[in-house]
Amino acid sequence: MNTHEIFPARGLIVSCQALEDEPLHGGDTMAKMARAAVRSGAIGIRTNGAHDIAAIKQEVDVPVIGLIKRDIPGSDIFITPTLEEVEAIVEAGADIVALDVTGREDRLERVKPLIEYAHSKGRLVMADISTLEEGLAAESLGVDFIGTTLSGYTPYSPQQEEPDFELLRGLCSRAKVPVIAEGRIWTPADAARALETGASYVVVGSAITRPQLIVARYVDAIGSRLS
Ligand SMILES: CC(=O)N[C@H](C=O)[C@@H](O)[C@H](O)[C@H](O)COP(=O)(O)O
Repeated sequence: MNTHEIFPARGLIVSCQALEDEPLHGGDTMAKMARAAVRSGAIGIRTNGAHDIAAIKQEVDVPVIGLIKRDIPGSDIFITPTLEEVEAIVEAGADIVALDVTGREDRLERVKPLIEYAHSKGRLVMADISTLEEGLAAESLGVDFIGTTLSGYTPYSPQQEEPDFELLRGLCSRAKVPVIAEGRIWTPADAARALETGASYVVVGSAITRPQLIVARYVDAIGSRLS
């Protein structure tokens, strides 16, 4: 399976994630979110954890990008840090394995076996990166998709509230593999702009599937008008 076979067309991927400390964590909530997303036209789902990957694979018929977030003391690499998580993601049935391919902690030297393992099991790999250099390094390591996921979440990438359209533009003009716009895409207009900028796919998470963050934005917006 190559990148063009797995997603026959460009479009919207919905990230359905709720960590343990989030209100929607557990049960079949993320599978239901995924069903709602696909019913309305999402062409893929991104999700965290073996439980939700397996549940969503059962629930919907679109490709699933799986990751496992794991907090390792003393490390900032959080998205699919080791081979153990890649094995669990493959075992749970994800079609695409998402992992951190940033330049932190010698990750670029250490991540190749994780990519090779996923490929050996017939899965594609999405590199979550934070800068243009990391994206191009990820491409030379053989990943199948590059996502702007981690821009704003490494100390050396731009810390901003908006999506990183500049990074997206750079990647789209330089990379040969499909680029996925991800991170802080809050409006349909941002999603459309990401595709216009050249992204093959756009991942939207919190703006669709994290109600506690959506509510907080409304409460903030009306706050100054309440007195
Ligand atoms: C930085 C990090 O850990 N991002 C995670 C990656 O999977 C998720 O928590 C995000 O929700 C996802 O990237 C989608 O982004 P947004 O929720 O902003 O649409």
